Amino acid sequence: MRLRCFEKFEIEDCALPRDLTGDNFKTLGHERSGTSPLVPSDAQRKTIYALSTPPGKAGVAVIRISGPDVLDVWNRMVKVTHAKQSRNFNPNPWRMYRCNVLHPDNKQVLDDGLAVYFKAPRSFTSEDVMELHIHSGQAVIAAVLNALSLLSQCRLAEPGEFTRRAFAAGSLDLTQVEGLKDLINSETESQRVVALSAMSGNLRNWLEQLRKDIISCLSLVEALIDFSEEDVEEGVHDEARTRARRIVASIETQLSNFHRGEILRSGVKLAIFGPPNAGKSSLFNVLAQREAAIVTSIPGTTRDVLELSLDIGGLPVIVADTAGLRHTEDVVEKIGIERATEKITNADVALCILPIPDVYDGRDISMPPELSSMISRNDTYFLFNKSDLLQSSSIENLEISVPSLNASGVWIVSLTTGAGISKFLKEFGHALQQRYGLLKEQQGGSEPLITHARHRVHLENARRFLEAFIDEDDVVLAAEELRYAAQDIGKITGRIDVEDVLDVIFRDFCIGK
Ligand SMILES: Nc1nc2c(ncn2[C@@H]2O[C@H](COP(=O)(O)OP(=O)(O)OP(=O)(O)O)[C@@H](O)[C@H]2O)c(=O)[nH]1
Ligand SMILES: [K+]
Ligand SMILES: [Mg+2]
Repeated sequence: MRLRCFEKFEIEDCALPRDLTGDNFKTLGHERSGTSPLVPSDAQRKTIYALSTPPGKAGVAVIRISGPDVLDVWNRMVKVTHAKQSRNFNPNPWRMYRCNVLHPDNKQVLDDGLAVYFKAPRSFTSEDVMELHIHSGQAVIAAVLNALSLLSQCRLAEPGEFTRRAFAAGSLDLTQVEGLKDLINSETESQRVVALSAMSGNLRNWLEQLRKDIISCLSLVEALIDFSEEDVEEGVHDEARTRARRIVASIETQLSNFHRGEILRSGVKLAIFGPPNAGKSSLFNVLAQREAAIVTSIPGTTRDVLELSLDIGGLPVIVADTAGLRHTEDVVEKIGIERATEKITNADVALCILPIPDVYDGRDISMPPELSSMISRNDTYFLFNKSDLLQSSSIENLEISVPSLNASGVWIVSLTTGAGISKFLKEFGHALQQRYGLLKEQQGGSEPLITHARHRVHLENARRFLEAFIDEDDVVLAAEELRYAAQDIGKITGRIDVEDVLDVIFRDFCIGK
């Protein structure tokens, strides 16, 4: 099992605007296309530019420019090497040119680089796009960005504005935008697979098919409303109900995968807990592969929650070291214990560390009473630590007593001598993989997988409306339920167009005789 510890980093320039991130997505459930708050007015549709690579010393930096005036920018700032000098050079799209990047006014050479032109609509934003590949040095980047700022038709892009334009043009839906954001933020292999799957449109395709199915159901019911009963074949309402049940089943399968998808995206939350001096911080340091937490022989050393991100065989795991649980009058320690309790309660997985000399008398295991409420969770793993302080015959006895704990997993180790540690790391990593890793069918990245809370919320709403539809005998009210269901699906992708209901009416059945 590969175990890697990494520090978090962020590329600022790739961050999406606030209203396109996380929970704020909820507010984007606009009802109709065309009224989207994300579609900028013509006045805003300026040509935008930004540095698309992280600022810093490197071989290459990429400056991306998008909008109606891209060719203009090209002609003022790009001088293709070996091309005949002409007033207006028309670059072949999707071809790299070696060039000098020029100051637009005084034509001073700013850098020797490459330029490529992507012709609308076959570009990331669906607009005309060009990229300048220049040397990644502070002064070079500053000079080129400054030159661009001198062009009246250009302005610096807002964070995420290129993606926003791609969304507005319909080339990405919201699930793909989220996928792209998650891909940029992904730190482990499984995060990459899940994000790439969303970005490629797997979820979008599944949702669009789901919406089509609901609408075809609706078209059956609309026929019952629009035409008198004699004109419509018998059993149409039942047929619509049967279809609705199939759709509900499909939604349910996805919902049952939500927890896994969510965790794969955001990381398994693992809390290390136990009595004071159990060796919690010692274990934390073993996982971090550095002295991340203070370890002393004084019980109550750790107060604040410490966290670190781990990569366990591709699975992102966020490990928390917590204060030892015990009764105390110390004000600071009390706060630490409150924080610890909250962390443990909200964790996906709890790992309880027990110091063998304190909890095992050679015959029986006795749990400290402060731990009992935490241990009652069914996803607690146990690590008996300090095996070096026991005689080997007692360890054998302990091994025999351990199954009575009825835990998800139990290991006996010594963090001081290292005995049992590699076995523990291997088996514990494996257990987490089994529980939270990508399922076999998801490993290829072609399965749709819902990964954000807002996906779940709208799918649950849609399921509720579909169930109400199945139970409703009044066709007019029943049709309403289907419309609401379709709308909730549309809110996930960010594309809603209720009008397309009309087009499919009658397509699936014959009317009258
Ligand atoms: N003999 C022995 N001592 C250990 C072992 N693991 C940790 N210790 C010692 O136990 C003491 C407490 O270790 P910590 O890692 O600080 O324990 P903790 O659970 O984080 O303690 P608090 O933060 O105070 O709750 C230290 O002196 C460690 O060196 C072990 O396997 N064997
Ligand atoms: K300690
Ligand atoms: Mg500690």
